[in-house]
Amino acid sequence: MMKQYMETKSQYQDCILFYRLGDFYEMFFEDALTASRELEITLTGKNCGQEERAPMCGVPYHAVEGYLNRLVAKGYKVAICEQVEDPKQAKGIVKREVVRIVTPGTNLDTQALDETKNNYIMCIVYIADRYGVSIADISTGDYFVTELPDGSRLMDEIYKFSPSEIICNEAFYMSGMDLDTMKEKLGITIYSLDSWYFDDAMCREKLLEHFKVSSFAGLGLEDYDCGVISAGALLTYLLETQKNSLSNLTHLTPYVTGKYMMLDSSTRRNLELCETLREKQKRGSLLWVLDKTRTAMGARTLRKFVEQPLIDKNEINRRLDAVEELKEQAISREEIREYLSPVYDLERLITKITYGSANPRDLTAFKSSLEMLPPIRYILEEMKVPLLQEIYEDLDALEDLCDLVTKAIREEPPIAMKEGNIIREGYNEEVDKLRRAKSDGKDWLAKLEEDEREKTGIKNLKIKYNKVFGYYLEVTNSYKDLVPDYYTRKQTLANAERYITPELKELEDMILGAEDKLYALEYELYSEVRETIAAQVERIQKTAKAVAGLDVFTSLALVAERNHYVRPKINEKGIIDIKEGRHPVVEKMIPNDMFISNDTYLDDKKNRISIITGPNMAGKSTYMRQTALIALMAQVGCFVPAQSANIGLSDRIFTRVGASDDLASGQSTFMVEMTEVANILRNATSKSLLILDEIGRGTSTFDGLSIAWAVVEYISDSKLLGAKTLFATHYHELTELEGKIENVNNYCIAVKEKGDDIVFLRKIVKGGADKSYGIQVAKLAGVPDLVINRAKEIVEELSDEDITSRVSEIAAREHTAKKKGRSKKYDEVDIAQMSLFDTVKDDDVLNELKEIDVTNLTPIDALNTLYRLQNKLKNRW
Ligand SMILES: Nc1ncnc2c1ncn2[C@@H]1O[C@H](COP(=O)(O)OP(=O)(O)OP(=O)(O)O)[C@@H](O)[C@H]1O
Repeated sequence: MMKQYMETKSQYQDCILFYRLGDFYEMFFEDALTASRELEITLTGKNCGQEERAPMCGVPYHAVEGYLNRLVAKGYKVAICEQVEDPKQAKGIVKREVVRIVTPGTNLDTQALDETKNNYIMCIVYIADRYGVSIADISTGDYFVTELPDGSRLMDEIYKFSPSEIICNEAFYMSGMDLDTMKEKLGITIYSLDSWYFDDAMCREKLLEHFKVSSFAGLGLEDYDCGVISAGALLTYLLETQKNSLSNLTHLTPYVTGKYMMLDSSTRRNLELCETLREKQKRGSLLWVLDKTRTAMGARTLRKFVEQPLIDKNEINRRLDAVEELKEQAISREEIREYLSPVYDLERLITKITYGSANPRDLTAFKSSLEMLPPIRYILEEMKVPLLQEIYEDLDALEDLCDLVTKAIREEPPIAMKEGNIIREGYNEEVDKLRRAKSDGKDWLAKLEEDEREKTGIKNLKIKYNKVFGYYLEVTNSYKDLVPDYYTRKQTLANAERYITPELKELEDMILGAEDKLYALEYELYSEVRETIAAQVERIQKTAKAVAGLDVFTSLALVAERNHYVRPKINEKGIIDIKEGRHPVVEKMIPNDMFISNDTYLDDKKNRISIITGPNMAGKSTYMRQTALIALMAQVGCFVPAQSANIGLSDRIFTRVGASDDLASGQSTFMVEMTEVANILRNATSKSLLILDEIGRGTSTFDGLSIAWAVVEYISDSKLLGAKTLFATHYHELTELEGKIENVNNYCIAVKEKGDDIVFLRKIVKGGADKSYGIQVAKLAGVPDLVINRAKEIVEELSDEDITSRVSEIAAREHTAKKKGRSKKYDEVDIAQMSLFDTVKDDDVLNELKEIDVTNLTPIDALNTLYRLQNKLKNRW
C-alpha cells in the first residue's frame, strides 16, 4: 500500500495527498506534518518497514469537506485519491486514483464559497512584452480573456477580479511584479506552471477541441495571441485538476479592458466599493447600500457592475433606462422581486448538474426556480425599454425542463440517491411495478408470519430483517419446543433463536431482487433526467444571466426609490455638475436624515481644480468621496443621491486619501503616499477625476506644501495633465493659487466659532478657510485640558515667528516669477533666501544657506531647499 501511495504522491508533489483508506483520508510524511499543523489534528505514525515510523494523520471521510476547505483557504492544493474499486472485489491492493484536485480557485464546495461573490482563477502569461490574461469561475461557467499591451492595467485587472488563485508562466513570475504584496494583502495563491502548459499549438488545440469549433474566428479570438495561450493554459490546468469535461464552460468571452472605467487598487479600497477599508466588511460599503438583490446570481452581477463602471454613454443610458422604467413601474417591480425570491442559484446549480454532482434535492430546487420564470416573463413583456426587452427575449422559461423534473422527480426526495424513492409515481411503469412488488412483499411477509404462527402455534413468532442474514423467523426460548423440522437454525441468542425456511428465502429473493432492481432503475432514470438538463446548459446559463440582470435592475430601481436618488444626465463635455449631492453610505449612517447635501461643479475650463480647505472633521473627505461615488454610480448605470446630477464621463478615477501605512512591505507612510501620487500623475488623463486628500501631509510642512503646490500646478496645466480634481488640504497657502492659476477655485467647509468651540455646518462654500481649528477638534476629542492649553501657547509662539506666512509669501512670489518668465525667477528666489538670512541666527544653518547656489536649481527645488532649512530651524526651536 505504501508503494502505491508513494507512486501516486510522486505525480502530485505540489499537492497535499488525501489518500483514502476505508473510512479515512490519510496523509503521510511531509503532508502529514503540514496538515496536522494547519488543521490541528493529531499526528501519529505508521510502520512502513523502515526504522522510523512514517508521520501520519487522517480525517474521517464524512467530514472531509470542512478540513479540505480549511487547507484550500490557506492556499494549499489538495489531491483527493479515492478507492476506485470495491475493496471486497479487489484482488490485492485496492485500486486508487486521484479523482480531483481542489485548489483555492477551483473549489466548488458551496459551504466554502460566498454565494454573492465569484470564485475566480486567473491565468497570466507574459510573452514578448504583452500580457495574456484569462479568468474563469468554474462554479458559474464564467470564462473571459483579454490581452494587455503593457503592464499598466494589469494590476487593475487583478484587483477587479480579485481571483483566489493566479497561475502564470515563468516569464511573468520572474518579471519583477510585486507578487509578495498580492499574496500577503489579497491572500491570492500565485504560482508558475511548467512551460508545456503554454505551448502555443497545444493551447490552441485544447480550446478548439473544447468548444468544438474549427477556427478561432468562431470564438471571436482571431486577433488574440497571448490571450489564446493564456486561455488554453487555463483550460488545460482546469481539465487536469477537475478531471471532468467542464461542459459548463460554454463560452470564452473576449473583453476589452478599455470598455470599463479604470480603478486602481487604492481607489477601490478608498472608495469602499465592495468592502470597508478597515473592517473589510460589506456593511458600510457602496455595495451594501445598492444590494437589494433577491438572488445569488443577481448579487454577483451587481458586484461586477460596481467593480466595472462603464465609459460608453449609450451603454450607461441603456442601463439607466431600465432602472428608470422599473422605478416607475413600482407594482410590476415588486411583483418581479416576489417571484425572484425563491429562485435558487441557477448558475451554480447547472454546474453541479453538468458535473454530475447534483443530488435529487438540487433538481427540485432547479424546478421550483423555473416555476417562477413564466410569471416573470409575463410581467416583463409589458416593459418598453430595449434592455428589459432583451432580458425578456433571453429569459427562456425552460418549461420543457421544468415539466421533465416535475414529472420525473418526487416532490420532496431524499438528499442521497441511495435512500431511493426519488422517481415520481406514474413516470415509469417498471418503477411502479417494482415498488408494488416491494410493498406487496411486505404484505406477503405479514401473511407468512400469520400462517407460520397458526401452523406452529408459536404465538410471538416474528419475521425480522438484518443485513447479515436477510429475513429470518425469530422464536423466543419459551416456544423453542414448537419449532418444526423445516426451520433451519441460523443464530442463537440469549433468549431466542433465529431460523429461515425455504418459503421465506423465496420471498426474500423476490423482495430484495425488486429493491435492487428498483434502486438501479431509479438511479438510471435520475441520471437520464440530469443529463437531459445538462445538455441544455447554454440555454440555462443564458436564462440565469437574464434573471441576474433583471434582479440587479429591480434592486437598483428599488434603492433609487427608497433613497430618493435621481437619474443622472450623462455628458461627454467633461462637466460634473451635482446639485445637493449626498454621500450614499454616510447618509445611511447618520440618523434622522441629518446629512447635509452639497453641490459640486467641475469642468475642463475654468473649474478644473477645487482646493478644499476647512477644519479637521468638517467633512472634506466625505464631500470628495461623495463626488467620486456619484460619478462612479452614474457610470455603473445607477441613480444617484442628489437633487440633480449631470455627469461628464471619466475614464479613470484616482483617489489619494489619508495615510495608509504599509510597513509590512517595508514602505513608510510618506513613501506610500508619494508612490500613489506618482502613480496618479503618471496614469491619469485629462478625462480622469482625481480625489486628492492632503497630499504632502506625511512629511515636513515645507516639503509637503511645496509638493502639494507643484502637484496642483502640474494637474491644472492642460499641456501636462489637465484633470478634474478635488484637492483637500490643510495648507492654507494653497488657496493663493486661486486667481494665480485660471482654473483653480477655492472652497471651504463652513464652521461657526462659539467661543472656544466650533460648530460644524458641513456646507461647502466658495472661498478658503483661514484656520485649521486643530486644537478645537483635539478638545472635542477629549485631549486633556493641560495639553490643549499648552498647545494654544505654542501656536501663539509659532505664529509670532510668522514662518508660515513668510513661506507662503515666498512661494507666491516664486510662482509669479515663474509666470512672468524664466529670467525673473532667480530674483524671487534670492528674495526668499535673503528673507531667511534675517531670521537665521544659527551658525550651522547660516553657513549651509550661504553655500546654496540657487541659480543652479529650478525654482521649486530652490524653494524646497530653503523650506527644508527653515524646517530644520523650526525643529531646533
Ligand atoms: N455633509 C455632511 N452631513 C453630515 N455629516 C457629515 C457630513 N460630512 C461629514 N459628516 C460627518 O463628519 C465626519 C467627519 O467627516 P470627514 O472625515 O469627511 O472630515 P474631514 O474634514 O475630512 O476631516 P479630517 O481633515 O480630519 O480628515 C464624518 O464621519 C461624518 O459623520
